[in-house]
Amino acid sequence: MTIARALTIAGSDSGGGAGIQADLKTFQELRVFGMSAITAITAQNTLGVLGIYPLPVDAVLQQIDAIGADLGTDAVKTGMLFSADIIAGVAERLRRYGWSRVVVDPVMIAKGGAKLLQDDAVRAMKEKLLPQALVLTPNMPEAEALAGVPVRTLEERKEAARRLAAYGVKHVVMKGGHEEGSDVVVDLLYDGSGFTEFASPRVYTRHTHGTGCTFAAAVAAGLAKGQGVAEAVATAKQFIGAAIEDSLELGQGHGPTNHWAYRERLAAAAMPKEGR
Ligand SMILES: Nc1ncnc2c1ncn2[C@@H]1O[C@H](COP(=O)(O)OP(=O)(O)O)[C@@H](O)[C@H]1O
Ligand SMILES: Cc1ncc(COP(=O)(O)OP(=O)(O)O)c(N)n1
Repeated sequence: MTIARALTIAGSDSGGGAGIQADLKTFQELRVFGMSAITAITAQNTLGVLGIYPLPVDAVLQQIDAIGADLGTDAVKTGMLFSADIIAGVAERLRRYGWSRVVVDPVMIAKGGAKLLQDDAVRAMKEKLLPQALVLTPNMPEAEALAGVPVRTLEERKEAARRLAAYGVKHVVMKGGHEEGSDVVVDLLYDGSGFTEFASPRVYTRHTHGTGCTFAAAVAAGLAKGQGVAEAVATAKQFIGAAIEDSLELGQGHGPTNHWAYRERLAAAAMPKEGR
């Protein structure tokens, strides 16, 4: 039996909704063997980020080398990378191991406003990491910061996607969670020549902590299983939609999403009607 494997290179969220924890839960739910290289420890809950403790670059790279030298991986997802030095090291390791199914979630700022990427690291991300991304998954503020243009209207989102592709990114998913005034959330996939829209009803909830991490991890899981990018994005959109809709209502602030909701829905749909 072939076992699909995925590696997440990201920060730890003690609250379990975002970061490494969200990624590993998502991999597991999608039947992908998950591995991790932790870049930073955050003390975090649904109310915000209380502390950030980056790991030394050598510690990050040694975790990656441990996997590269033994288990190998079918896909990589990057999340909170925190510094220019960590980005440079990660980019070098992606090249060294020839890992090409790479999803870059350009994590910059947590919902509560905490900076998860240092200001001087944005340039390193653009110049060193983006050229190696098979899929880049910016939210609207991240797309603005990376592309250097306003990203509000549909046409602005398309223009930003074209600019990001110019850095060497093969596919850009412009996520639409931050769009205001619409009952539909549209994620736009750009493949270097055209756009595909993935739309779903907007869920009106405050429990959206970790949506970006979970979505990108689900894309990486699909790629690890050999899916094409469009198929992996379509499944990821279903996965995050279920996770937001079937909310767990945990914590006093922005609660985590429900990582088992997608699997439970599939199981319910497969069950004979009288058994439900
Ligand atoms: N309120 C919502 N209802 C339904 N889907 C959402 C909602 N908010 C975000 N999503 C989905 O979750 C994913 C993450 O979106 P977004 O909020 O833009 O990114 P981030 O979490 O990185 O800020 C996307 O696939 C988006 O379509
Ligand atoms: C450790 C860590 N990594 C990433 C994030 C950001 O997660 P995201 O999915 O963008 O969700 P919000 O933080 O915006 O709710 C994080 N908070 N912590």
